[in-house]
Amino acid sequence: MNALAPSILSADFAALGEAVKLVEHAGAPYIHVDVMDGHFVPNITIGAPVAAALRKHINGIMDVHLMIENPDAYLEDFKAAGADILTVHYESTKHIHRTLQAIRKLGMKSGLALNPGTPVEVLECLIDEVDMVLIMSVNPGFGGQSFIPYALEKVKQVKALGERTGRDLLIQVDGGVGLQNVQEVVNAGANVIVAGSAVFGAQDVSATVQEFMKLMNE
Ligand SMILES: O=C(CO)[C@@H](O)[C@H](O)COP(=O)(O)O
Ligand SMILES: [Fe+2]
Repeated sequence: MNALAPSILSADFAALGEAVKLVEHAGAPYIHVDVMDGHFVPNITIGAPVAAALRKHINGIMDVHLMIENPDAYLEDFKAAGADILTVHYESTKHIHRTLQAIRKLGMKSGLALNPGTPVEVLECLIDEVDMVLIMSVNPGFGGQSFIPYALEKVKQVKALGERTGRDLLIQVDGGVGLQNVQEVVNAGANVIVAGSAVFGAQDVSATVQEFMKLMNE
C-alpha cells in the first residue's frame, strides 16, 4: 500500500494538533515534520520540542525530515521526541554513513534525503544503512514550489538499486506533488508521498487526503 505523508509545513502552526487529527482521520498513515534551521536551508521552522508535543496527537508514523546542519547533534533529541523515521540530508554532514548508523542504533528507521543536485549514485555505498530514500523534487526550504521533473528519473534509479540489492526500500518523494501528478510519481516507483500545500491548502483537506490515497493505490 502506497502511503501519503502530509507535511504540516503548510498547516496552521497555531493548530498543529488539529491538523494532524484531521489528516489521520482521513486515512493518512504518516505525518511529515519539516525541521529547518536557517543555515542548511534559508528558512526556520520547528525543532524537537514541537515534534515532542505533536507526538501526543499522532497515532501513525512520525516522519521527521531534518534540513539542518550538524544533524548528529540532534539525533537523540528527535528520538526522545518520538520520531519513527529520521531523515537526514546527504549534503548536510561530512560523515553521513556514521549518522545513518547512529539513527538506527537509537532505534529509529533511517532516512537519507538527496537534494535535486545530488545524483543517486551516492547511494551505492550507503544503501545498507538506509531504510528510506527521500528524493527531493524541489530545492528544500519552502512549501508550494514546482515539481522538478528529473526527480522521476531518480526515483526509477532508486527503485532499480533496491531491486538489484534485494532491499525493500521506502522511497519517498517530497516537493511539488499534487493530485495532478501523484500517479506519475507512484508509477515511477515512489511508495511514500509527501504533500504539504496540496493537502493543507485544499478547501476540503479530508476529501483531498482520501483522493490522494485513492489515486496512489489504483
Ligand atoms: O521538505 C519540504 C520542503 O523543503 C517539504 O516537505 C514541503 O513541505 C513540501 O511542500 P509542498 O511542495 O508539498 O507544498
Ligand atoms: Fe519535507
